[in-house]
Amino acid sequence: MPVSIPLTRFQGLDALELRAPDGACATLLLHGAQVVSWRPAGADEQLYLSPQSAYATGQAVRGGVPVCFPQFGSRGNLTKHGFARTKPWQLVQAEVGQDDALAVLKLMDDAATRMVWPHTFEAELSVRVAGTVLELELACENHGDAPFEFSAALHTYLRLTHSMSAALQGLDGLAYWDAAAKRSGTQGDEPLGLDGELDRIYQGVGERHAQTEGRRLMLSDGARRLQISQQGFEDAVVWNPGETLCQQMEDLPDSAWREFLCVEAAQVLRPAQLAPGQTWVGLQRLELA
Ligand SMILES: O=P(O)(O)OC[C@H]1O[C@@H](O)[C@H](O)[C@@H](O)[C@@H]1O
Repeated sequence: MPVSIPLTRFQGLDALELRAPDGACATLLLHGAQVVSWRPAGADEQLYLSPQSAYATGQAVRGGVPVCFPQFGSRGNLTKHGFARTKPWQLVQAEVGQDDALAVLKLMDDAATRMVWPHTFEAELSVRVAGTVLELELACENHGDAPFEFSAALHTYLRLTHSMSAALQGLDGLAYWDAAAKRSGTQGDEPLGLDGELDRIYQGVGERHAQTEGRRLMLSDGARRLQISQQGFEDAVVWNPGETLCQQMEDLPDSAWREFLCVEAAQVLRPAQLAPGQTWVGLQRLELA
């Protein structure tokens, strides 16, 4: 019989502590449905969370896994990355099963969202933790009687301990849009390292991962290997502010850019289209090798 998980508090906000029977653990805020910590069974923290983050209604938490929805970045008229990350989500389910811990949160349209985005929707984030795996699934259903489109991302901040030698593999051959350099390009065979500001949207990652023999993304950081895969989301965004931008960001310490790399499962270049009654689903899976 699954055992229900009670609400707890994290930095003054409602939170869920998901602890699987094998010790794997994740902390999830109801604010923004934001995962702020993930510790696989027998391993250290895998996510970066800024010690200078705000924790307040209407503000974004810096780190963990922000949910960007229904807009990515500033590609539209909404507030940057959409409103989902600064709103309270509702608890649907949170329980410890035989070999995992699972929580489901939902966000529905309300008067405030309809003012800026006139659509009737239900978004759900499911978080599952077990062993060395963290799975995040974002779903969105159109509850209205007209079609709408949206973009979305799971904006995962991966903690780095050896940033100067850290490398992300598995993007080779993919076309990207470099939002920092404002140009397009194609990734060569070399792994992607951290060398100043990085802000790229890679195309075709979801399709590559959908193939049976598909190559996953692999983050190497010291001896640590983290495998990253996605379904439903077509793009992957790789972001790091670099030194200059980082120093301008109030909610990050000046040197924090050396401590994380964001690898985001995203639906950006081709926004998702939803007819009335239709549901879109996207998943990001992280596994410590
Ligand atoms: O500071 P924010 O709103 O959390 O956004 C952080 C970054 O998020 C990334 O996903 C974007 O590609 C960047 O352009 C952006 O700067």
